[in-house]
Amino acid sequence: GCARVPQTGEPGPAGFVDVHALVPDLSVDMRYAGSDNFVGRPIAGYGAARCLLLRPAAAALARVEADLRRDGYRLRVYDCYRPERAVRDFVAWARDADDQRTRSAYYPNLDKSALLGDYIAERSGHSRGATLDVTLLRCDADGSCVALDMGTDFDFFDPRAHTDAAGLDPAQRSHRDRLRAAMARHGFVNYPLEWWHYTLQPEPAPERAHDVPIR
Ligand SMILES: C[C@@H](N)C(=O)N[C@H](C)C(=O)O
Ligand SMILES: [Zn+2]
Repeated sequence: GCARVPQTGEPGPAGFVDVHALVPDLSVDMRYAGSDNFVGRPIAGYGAARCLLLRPAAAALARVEADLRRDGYRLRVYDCYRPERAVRDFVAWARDADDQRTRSAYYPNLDKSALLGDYIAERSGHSRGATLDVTLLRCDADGSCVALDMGTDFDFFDPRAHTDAAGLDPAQRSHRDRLRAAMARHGFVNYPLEWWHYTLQPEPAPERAHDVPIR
């Protein structure tokens, strides 16, 4: 990528903000910074569990969160800016047919060779800073929240993860629809093969991918 080297103390590339600067109590569970993900270990480039986005995307996300809170819901984000080195880490994993350690949890119905392209991009919008992976929480008045049943877990690579998949129960269907409607109101478009994956459209910087590590 052609990312500028950030100045000392900046967490990511120029123009990026940590969403916590806009929503201090946003639920952030950065799966690729730890081992609870489809690779089963921390991913290259995730030196810190921070959700970084280009400012227009972070601001739009803050508006979605504000809307949802009025109705007793909140967002939980699983991935935001993804350095290109992390994408390369995913691609190398996807091409390694010998490593099937996470198959039963993440892709029990697909051959590993089918993941690249549909479920794991070789050039991901996440590296451009206006794409994120997100789910919905239901919260009561004292602020305690539970994650809603979306029909699959995050990063369950399967036709059942397709946003309009048949065979969901009515609650799962309505949770996916609620998330999609809340995101759409502020410009985020869903990726039809993954109910959790959203991109702000039009993208603020559609040509520019970054490889600056998150720290
Ligand atoms: C890997 C998954 N969380 C994801 O983001 N998939 C899309 C297709 C991507 O890699 O951009
Ligand atoms: Zn995604």
